[in-house]
Amino acid sequence: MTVVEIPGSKSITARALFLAAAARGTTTLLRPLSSDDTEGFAEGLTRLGYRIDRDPHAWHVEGRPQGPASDAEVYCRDGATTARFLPALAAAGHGEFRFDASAQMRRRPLGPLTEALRSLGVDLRHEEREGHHPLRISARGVRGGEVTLDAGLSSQYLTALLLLGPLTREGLRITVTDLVSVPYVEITLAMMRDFGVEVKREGNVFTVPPGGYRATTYAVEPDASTASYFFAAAALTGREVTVPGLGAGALQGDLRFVEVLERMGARVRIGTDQVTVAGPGGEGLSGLTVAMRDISDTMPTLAAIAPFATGPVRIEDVYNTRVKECDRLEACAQNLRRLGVPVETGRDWIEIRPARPVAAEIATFGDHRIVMSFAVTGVLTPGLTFDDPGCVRKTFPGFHQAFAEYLA
Ligand SMILES: O=C(O)C1=C[C@@H](OP(=O)(O)O)[C@@H](O)[C@H](O)C1
Ligand SMILES: C=C(OP(=O)(O)O)C(=O)O
Repeated sequence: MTVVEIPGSKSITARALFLAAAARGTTTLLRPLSSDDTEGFAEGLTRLGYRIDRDPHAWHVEGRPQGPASDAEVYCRDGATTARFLPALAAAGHGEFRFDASAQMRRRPLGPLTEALRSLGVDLRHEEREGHHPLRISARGVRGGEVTLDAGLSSQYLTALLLLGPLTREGLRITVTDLVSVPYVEITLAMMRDFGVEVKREGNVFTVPPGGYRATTYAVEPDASTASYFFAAAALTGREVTVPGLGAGALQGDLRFVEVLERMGARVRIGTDQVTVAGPGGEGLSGLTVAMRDISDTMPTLAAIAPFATGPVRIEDVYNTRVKECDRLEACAQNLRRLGVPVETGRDWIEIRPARPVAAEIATFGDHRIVMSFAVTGVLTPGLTFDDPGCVRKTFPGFHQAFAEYLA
């Protein structure tokens, strides 16, 4: 049995940084993730005037409940949490704020969030393409009130508005017309509670009270999406792996990926504070049809082990994976074909047929998850290489070393 320590959750670190910055008092974050996305988030906060002190195991964030108060330029890198949450924080402050992002992030949609902010009276202008970075905000606080949001492309729009809610003068009443990635909203609500704010949810209406957040000490869970590569490799090779720090009470929906592996034939034990997956090995994995709307960051993980299953693997309801770091449905299909695996795709699905992959170079499209997923395929495909293995820096800079040590 191998025990693997997984670095902190990107999503929880980003939310914790936002909440800590917006809170009254100084917050201590234990075991935050240090990766390009979260470093970019912390850098963004620093540019907005917040103070973050670090020691080896914790980050200490001084809250400023009144919001950012002097003009700033923020570069969001590739991080959609940074690119979508920080403009909401800036809107609550006072000053002229400019946000820009990498070419990859500039392509990703932002329109439903910026439309919602405008409808709340925020003076916001897209500099180049409507609904995309770069953007400018002339902020003078947000009064609050009613807002309608379509979060069918990304739940991050809703998380941004929920996080903003307590910083408005009257609170927010958000009516959501469509929503993907629901478990990420549940993470947001649970963490807002930890920082002293209770959101009322009635069906598709979220009511957020005004009044601000309270600083706390917050321990970040290991990243469940990152853990999926280690679980999938166990399922594929017949090993047993235990990940501590993720158990029955974990916040992250992506931990449910182990249920997909269980349906394929892996043995799964979810303890109070750890998860163990033991694989049947390649020959013992069965095919399945699975809807992954709630846990779509693990779609590439499943696609990458799918060829080894004894029957077809069909993944449905994952349209929004087309607007992530790359078009992940096409990237998975293209790379599986390079490996000689028969694949079909539709608007929101992919179907992969059993085949023994042959070595090829994987086109990464600058997407960390394409690298980490196909690294799992590589365990049983000698000679598989990547055109840009380093793009794992977005969420797990030490991935290649950690994965090699795990397999050794
Ligand atoms: O809120 C978050 O932290 C995230 C929400 C999800 O995005 P979508 O809601 O765009 O699917 C997920 O894919 C992303 O990695 C992180
Ligand atoms: C989609 C992802 O990231 P984000 O949307 O936060 O950039 C991801 O990490 O898979």
